[in-house]
Amino acid sequence: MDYIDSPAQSRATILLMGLRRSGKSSICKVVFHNVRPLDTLYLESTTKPTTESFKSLIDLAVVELPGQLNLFEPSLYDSEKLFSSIGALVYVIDSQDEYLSALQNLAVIIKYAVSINPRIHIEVLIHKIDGLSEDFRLDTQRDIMQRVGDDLLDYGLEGVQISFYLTSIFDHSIYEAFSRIVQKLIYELPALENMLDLLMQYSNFDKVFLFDINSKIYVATDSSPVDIQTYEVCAEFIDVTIDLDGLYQISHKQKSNQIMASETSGSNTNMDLFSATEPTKCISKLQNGVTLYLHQMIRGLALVGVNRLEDGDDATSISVIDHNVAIFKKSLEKMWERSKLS
Ligand SMILES: Nc1nc2c(ncn2[C@@H]2O[C@H](COP(=O)(O)OP(=O)(O)OP(=O)(O)O)[C@@H](O)[C@H]2O)c(=O)[nH]1
Repeated sequence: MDYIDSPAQSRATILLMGLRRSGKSSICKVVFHNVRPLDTLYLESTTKPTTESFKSLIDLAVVELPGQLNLFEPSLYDSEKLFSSIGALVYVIDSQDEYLSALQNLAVIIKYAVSINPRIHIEVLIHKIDGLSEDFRLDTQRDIMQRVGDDLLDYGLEGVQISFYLTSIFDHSIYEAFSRIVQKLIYELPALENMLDLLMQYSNFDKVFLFDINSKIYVATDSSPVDIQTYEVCAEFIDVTIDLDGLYQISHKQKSNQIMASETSGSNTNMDLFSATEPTKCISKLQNGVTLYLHQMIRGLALVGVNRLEDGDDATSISVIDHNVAIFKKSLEKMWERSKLS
């Protein structure tokens, strides 16, 4: 297999912007720090630009600019330098509030951003949709897309690509949105998708995700469409695995003297201790015949697959899957070895 040489693509920055109280800090806390959504209710307003770094498949920096900031406040940060270095601009709009001023602010920012960095990805979160009815969500999205389009036309910026997402911290929509945004910053994504397609084909998976264990963002998946229920089941399976064997401490605090692998079947749970060199693995067969398969990968990632094994054939199928997953992991290691920054 040929691996792609990626030019310094092991690092990317996401800039999070939006008016005051639109939900920027809450999004960061919930997605990247596992804070429960209700615990964000009384967050203090952010007053200074903040930057946080996360290690995943790519090294990610999330910069949050407080909503109260005058956009181009020269004393606080060098906006030209910042905008020229970011991969994606994520703009958060509070859909439960009057949003016309947010849209004006967004148009000004887009105009500036594309003038500095024409390759920037512009991502708009129509946020807090938990407070809107199904119908009203779609009406709001349509209205916002229309208005943003009109504003950009006024600025002579009709060719600018913008992606819109309906999000809430109270369900999986925020993870889905961030997954798609982060994937746009992964240069190797097409190669990864191909590898996952092959894995799926040879292992009879119905769906496979490459998850960032800490955030539950999926950094890649096979090319079949994502259905949110399957995503939810797989993300929850990571939590179950963490509860079962302390995977979290081991992979993120890097105290890995001992790694456990667990296999669950129906209501029976077997836990086996593996040596430190063994990756964590967890298999669970659900009552409805679906098997969930998790295997720890490199860089805080886990491969999670869903499959329907034929009865009586479990042992053979699992060993085939194990074999194919081991090959996938080796390819991933090689790919990332090649794309490391020098
Ligand atoms: N209903 C609902 N409330 C949310 C959601 N996301 C955030 N909030 C609430 O919105 C309020 C403001 O959130 P923050 O995260 O502090 O907003 P911010 O954009 O960081 O605000 P500044 O720091 O002032 O710029 C908090 O009370 C959150 O609990 C959501 O998806 N739905």
